[in-house]
Amino acid sequence: MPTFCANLTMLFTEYPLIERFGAAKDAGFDVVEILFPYDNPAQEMRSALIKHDLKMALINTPPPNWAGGDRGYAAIPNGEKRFQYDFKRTLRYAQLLKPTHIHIMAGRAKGAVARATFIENLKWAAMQAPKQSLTIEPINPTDIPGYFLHDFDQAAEILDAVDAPNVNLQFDAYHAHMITGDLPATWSRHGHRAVHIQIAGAPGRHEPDIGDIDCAGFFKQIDADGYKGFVSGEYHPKGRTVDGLEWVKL
Ligand SMILES: O=C(O)[C@@H](O)C(=O)CO
Ligand SMILES: [Mg+2]
Repeated sequence: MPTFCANLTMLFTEYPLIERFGAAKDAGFDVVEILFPYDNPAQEMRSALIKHDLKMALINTPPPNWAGGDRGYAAIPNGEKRFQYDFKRTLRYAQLLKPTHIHIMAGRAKGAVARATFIENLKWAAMQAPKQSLTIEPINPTDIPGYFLHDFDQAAEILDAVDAPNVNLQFDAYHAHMITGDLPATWSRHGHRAVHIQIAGAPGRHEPDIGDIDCAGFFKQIDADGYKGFVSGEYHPKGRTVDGLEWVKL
């Protein structure tokens, strides 16, 4: 059975962010992740992790404001300075929160120059933080139209070009289903690159066991393939978060 993680950006939103740590622990999670922690002081979240004996699986590079605006800068031509500034800020948060992974968001862009920019920024980040696991995540075009990294084969090609041991794939099963319509086959093709998994039901992005994804089958598949990382619930609960946690028992 995988080690499950609660995404505190989407789960337990019944509570202010800082109270979600305790709510996740009470619901049985030992691991949490936060997409964009930058609205809260890092020290406050570190204290919450310690208080509730929780581990941080992942944080993202900015955008700092998830409510709107940019979706990252790593693939934005001429955005290198902004990317580097934000990445250093992420590393300052990481010093306190000690996330297993940092997800580097590409942003909205397309074309050869964006690809080259993304690769160069990823190489730079890999050298800045050689001991930190960094991830990239293909995101489906319905959720983020125009997002540069929108396909798993594209991600594989970019990871090969970056060729850094600490830059790997964040495999979001929800995006995989939305992009390819065939989660098991996408895992078979790309799962060996995955260091972190996220999951939601599709369509709808609600609980993983609501919709077309066979999450019990997926958990069996990743277990059989020897996946040892976390599986994070990253979805919009239909009702109260605690009422929709059957999927962690599958
Ligand atoms: O899947 C997602 O949406 C997230 O993992 C993310 O990092 C930003 O959108
Ligand atoms: Mg995701």
